[in-house]
Amino acid sequence: MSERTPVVTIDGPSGAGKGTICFLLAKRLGWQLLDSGAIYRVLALAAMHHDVELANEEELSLLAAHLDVQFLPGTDSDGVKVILEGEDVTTEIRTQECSNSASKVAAFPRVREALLRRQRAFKTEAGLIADGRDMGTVVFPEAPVKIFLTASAQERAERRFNQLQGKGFDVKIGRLLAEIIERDERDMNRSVAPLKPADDALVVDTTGIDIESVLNITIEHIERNISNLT
Ligand SMILES: Nc1ncnc2c1ncn2[C@@H]1O[C@H](COP(=O)(O)OP(=O)(O)O)[C@@H](O)[C@H]1O
Ligand SMILES: Nc1ccn([C@@H]2O[C@H](COP(=O)(O)OP(=O)(O)O)[C@@H](O)[C@H]2O)c(=O)n1
Repeated sequence: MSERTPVVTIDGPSGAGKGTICFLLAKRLGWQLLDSGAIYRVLALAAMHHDVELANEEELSLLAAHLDVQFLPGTDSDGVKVILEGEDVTTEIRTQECSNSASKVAAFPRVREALLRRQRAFKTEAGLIADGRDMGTVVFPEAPVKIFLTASAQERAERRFNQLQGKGFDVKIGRLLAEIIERDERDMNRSVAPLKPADDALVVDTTGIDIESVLNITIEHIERNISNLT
């Protein structure tokens, strides 16, 4: 795979709009989509299924290296279809328990190391939109375009509340806000691959900006930096 294979990384905290924008960009450009968060979520779920302690880095890194998981293209911006050991866990990985557990297992260096190759294997000649926390800083540092989406914690909690309530989950805005802040802290302060914009990333604060406008901002930035887009 050539180093110049087009990769656009979109990093940022929970609820910033990464999954939505990445889905729309991948669809518009006909590129591959990597939802790296889904990988950490499905690892956390697999750990729970196999009674692996979320604090056991050794066992988690072994599980990560041999995870029997398939990611199939999603049909809407609700994200990829995830098959773990033959079972469709697409909805289960989006629970708050999975969100928090994913953030815990993601803090271990050897877990992250075990998942690097799997993430980089998503690169295709056509192009890759990579959604995560460290896509532009660690996984694809060579990417020609890096974007960091953020928004106020309050707005991200409101978005997540509407999203999960719409899926039938029984959620409370206060608890969601507290969990988002806790996860932000853990993701930003861990020793390995902390959540932060790459030095060469375009940072977009999406607070009060609708999806269409954010999409236009990202597309204009990509078009300015990658020629001959399909
Ligand atoms: N700019 C925006 N304005 C309002 N709602 C948004 C915006 N971007 C995303 N959303 C909505 O917020 C929720 C969370 O977005 P999502 O893309 O899942 O965020 P992330 O992947 O960063 O956690 C979704 O329901 C989505 O439709
Ligand atoms: N590249 C990534 C993606 C996710 N993660 C971890 O996995 C958790 C879930 O990621 P996600 O992107 O699915 O979460 P949301 O942003 O959708 O809430 C995050 O809170 C991070 O702790 C990570 O460490 N590195």
